[in-house]
Amino acid sequence: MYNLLHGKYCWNTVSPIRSPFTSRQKTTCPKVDCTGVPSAAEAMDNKHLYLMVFVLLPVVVLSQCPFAAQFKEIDRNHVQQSDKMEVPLEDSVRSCSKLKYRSYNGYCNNLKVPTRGMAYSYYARLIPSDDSRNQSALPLPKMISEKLYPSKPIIDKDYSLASMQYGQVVAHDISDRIMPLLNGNKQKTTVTSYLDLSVIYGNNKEVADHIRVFKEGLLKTEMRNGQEFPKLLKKPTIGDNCSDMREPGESCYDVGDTRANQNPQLAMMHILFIREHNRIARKLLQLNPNWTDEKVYQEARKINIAQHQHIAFYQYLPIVLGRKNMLEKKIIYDADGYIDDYNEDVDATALDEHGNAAFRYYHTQIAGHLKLITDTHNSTGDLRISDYIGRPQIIEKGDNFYMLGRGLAFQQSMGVDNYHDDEITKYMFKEGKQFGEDLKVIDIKRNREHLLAPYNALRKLCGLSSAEKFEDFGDVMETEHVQSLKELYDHHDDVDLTVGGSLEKHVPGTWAGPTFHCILMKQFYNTRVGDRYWYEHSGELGFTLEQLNEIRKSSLSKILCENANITKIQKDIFHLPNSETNRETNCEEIPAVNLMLWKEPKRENS
Ligand code: HEM
Ligand SMILES: [Ca+2]
Repeated sequence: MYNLLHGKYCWNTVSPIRSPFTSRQKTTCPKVDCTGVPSAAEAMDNKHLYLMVFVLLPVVVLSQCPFAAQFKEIDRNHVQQSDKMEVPLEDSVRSCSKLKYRSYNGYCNNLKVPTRGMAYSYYARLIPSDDSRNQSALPLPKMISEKLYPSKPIIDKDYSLASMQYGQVVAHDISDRIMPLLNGNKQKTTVTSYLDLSVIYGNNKEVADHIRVFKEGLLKTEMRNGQEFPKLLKKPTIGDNCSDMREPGESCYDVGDTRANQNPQLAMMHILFIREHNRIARKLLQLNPNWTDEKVYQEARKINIAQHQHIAFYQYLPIVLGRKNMLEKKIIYDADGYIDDYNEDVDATALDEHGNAAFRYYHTQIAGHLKLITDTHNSTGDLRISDYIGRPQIIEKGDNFYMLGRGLAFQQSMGVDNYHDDEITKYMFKEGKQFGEDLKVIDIKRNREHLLAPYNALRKLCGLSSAEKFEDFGDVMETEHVQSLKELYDHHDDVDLTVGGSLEKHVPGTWAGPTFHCILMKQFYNTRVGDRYWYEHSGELGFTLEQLNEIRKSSLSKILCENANITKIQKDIFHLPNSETNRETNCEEIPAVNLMLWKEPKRENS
């Protein structure tokens, strides 16, 4: 039955435009090196847009690429970042095709509609918003949470806490709803939808510049307690995701996305990628002493993003979506060549149904207590997560960074089911009080504020039957869940997407029921195929084949080895080290990306 369902998915009908294994792409425009030229994209990033479009651009004649006809198709509705962006895009866009590196805010990634996937654009939707539902007739979110998401810490036998924590990084890379809410049916997301480590490098030029040293290609860090950490905020606020319950001297991190401060292990992930950037940058400069700061920075950024894309698509997502399904739908390929199926008609913009329903499902994996694990696999204690929401600096204390890193690899995550740890359903954001908020309640509220179409509509879109009564949900749900829904809601069409989707039995070999699976598959297909800078592409924006095949050796385990003082770990950090093929091993045994391949021949260096 599930296979049958798969066949009926709401699949994008646009087929890949290029064979996945073609060699280097031909370029249609004359070769122009735009490094160092202030780009239109950067102009869109900062406050100097007018200056750029009306003064600088006419002066900096970039090329004569014949794009004019396409520019007419630009969807001006996308251009909503601010009133200032209502400018003739045709001029600024002409330079997009010359951008060697991604812009920070995602502008220019798509040449046909350059605002696609850009920070501060509207979420895309699979089904238009639905304001016909009488919200006041819907059951209270707290009632739903108590009935359907009971506190029961069921531990997963196979997956590590890293499989949850890295998921949060991927989630934050793709979307972040804007506050305050706009009118219900049009919601914006503040981050680039592309998987471009915007969490690390920032979502606009102002932030990106703020966190850079502008020397040797480095991100700003300083040594504390003998280790490299990001700078601290001088005056942290709740707006920086920083709790008010700090102790004197305690602060939060001044980094590309302030959500880093939300919980200790998320902050750790950020720091791992920041250290990784600096590690790569130092190596690149050593190999190419003539490279400018900008060149080192952008090349290190490009490699860091490529590693992240590789880990996300080839190591993390196959667990969530099933490797076979991903191969079947061409979300990944079994390839050692280039993958060149970029399609400018595929819109990578975050789907509202993804960000505000389907991908939040993995809140179920959150562990309430973070174990501090020693070399001998003993736990010397743990951190209660609700005590450290918005207080990430605890990771700097003593050996915590190291032991929490071991925790990512060796602590079990919670199961992907409808049970949740009460640390997040009773104590989240408790801020010194006895009780706090319920993340599941927040999730349900967001689903409703964003006027997401009901569960039944998404079921239909995803190839399930459109239910005519509650009992019809029984095709993918346990009877007891159908019964609970019937007791909570007046009508089967009232069931919220975030609720219905979370109760479906998983598609075999995946972490999602058919409806969430379909939404996530769609999102991640768009994320990859709609990204002109995807790391597996050939051509000027990509890597040499040899470099690409080095990138393909990357793993989150190795990133921990390189940047967290870890010396022993399993190869696949998302799985616990309890199988013959994934035993804990010395870091030297884990493949490394050989950066020697980025050494430029002397001739070009001078
Ligand atoms: C310790 C772990 C985590 C905590 C404490 C946490 C907490 C939160 C909070 C407080 C929000 C904002 C709620 C709101 O006001 O709307 C949020 C949003 C979200 N979370 Fe989590 N989360 C965690 C892990 C995860 C994981 C593992 C995933 C997915 C794999 C995830 C996916 C999302 C998504 C997609 C959003 C909404 C993004 C958007 O605004 O578009 N989170 N989370
Ligand atoms: Ca992003």
